[in-house]
Amino acid sequence: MKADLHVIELEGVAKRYGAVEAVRDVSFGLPQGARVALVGHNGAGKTTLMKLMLGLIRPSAGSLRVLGEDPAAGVAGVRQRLGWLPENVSFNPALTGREVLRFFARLKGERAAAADELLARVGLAEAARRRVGGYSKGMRQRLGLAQAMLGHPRALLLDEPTTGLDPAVRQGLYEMLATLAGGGTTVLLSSHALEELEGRVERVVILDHGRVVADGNMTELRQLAMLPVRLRLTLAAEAVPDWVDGQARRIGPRLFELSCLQEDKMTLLRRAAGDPRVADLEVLQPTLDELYGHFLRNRAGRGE
Ligand SMILES: Nc1ncnc2c1ncn2[C@@H]1O[C@H](COP(=O)(O)OP(=O)(O)OP(=O)(O)O)[C@@H](O)[C@H]1O
Repeated sequence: MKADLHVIELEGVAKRYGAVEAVRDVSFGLPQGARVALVGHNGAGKTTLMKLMLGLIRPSAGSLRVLGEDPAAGVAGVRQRLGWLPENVSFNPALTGREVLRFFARLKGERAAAADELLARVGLAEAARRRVGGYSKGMRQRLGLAQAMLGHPRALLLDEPTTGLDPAVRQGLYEMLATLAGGGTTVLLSSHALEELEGRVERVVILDHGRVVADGNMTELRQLAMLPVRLRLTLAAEAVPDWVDGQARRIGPRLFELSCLQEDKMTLLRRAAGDPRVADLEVLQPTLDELYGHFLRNRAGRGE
């Protein structure tokens, strides 16, 4: 495969289930080593897109290329180089973690030792000989991730991998994904937990009713949305400067919040920084949740 080709490429992809248009006219490409999040409401089409990429279902229109091939053509080499963590991962509860992973290793033509190495990598070495039925949700999820990582996949598709995980386990998972992406694996994950994605992925694709409504990094999404920036000021004393009074919302005894357009931000910052009555200031950029809300409202406003 040439270096300039995307690992995964979608062109005008649609998927219908009877009257339901699960995916509509979706086009994007995922390069090698990219960390991308697919974000959308329940039923937005995230799982359907992943199943299309895995070749588990065929598109009603458009085309997909995964590692240069049509995923639905069933080319064994392609399937082997993809890792998938389904939304609801479940394993035989009577087997130990080690038995489960060794079983999947055999299916992928991997050595048993590779399964054991992966168990250690996801922090399950000590629990390897315990039955999966006694695993916590976080442990099952980590076992699922180890299963997805078997065979050194070129691309990892993770359907809501962090649902139900505590913050420490979640952080560990994102760190692992960063390492994998650094090694050239393309990582696509779907999520509802928008806030936790900040700083964890370099690109976000927002889906709404099967359609891509925004696609870019956080800076690009912020520029596209043109949402105001908020400036939080702490005053040194009770006296409120004229340029704050009437313009700002009081949120504490000496704490005020001002909103401004992105392009006016620097002027306001200079003014605040140059005024000795301002003891502290903080810039609050629109969060991913606010951006998401904006893009969905925009679509609703256009009557789509
Ligand atoms: N096998 C199927 N038969 C009929 N409709 C389906 C099928 N699979 C998915 N759909 C429909 O397609 C749409 C997209 O579903 P999908 O599971 O891709 O959404 P999702 O974004 O993954 O949602 P969630 O966040 O709830 O997991 C939904 O309206 C769903 O009901």
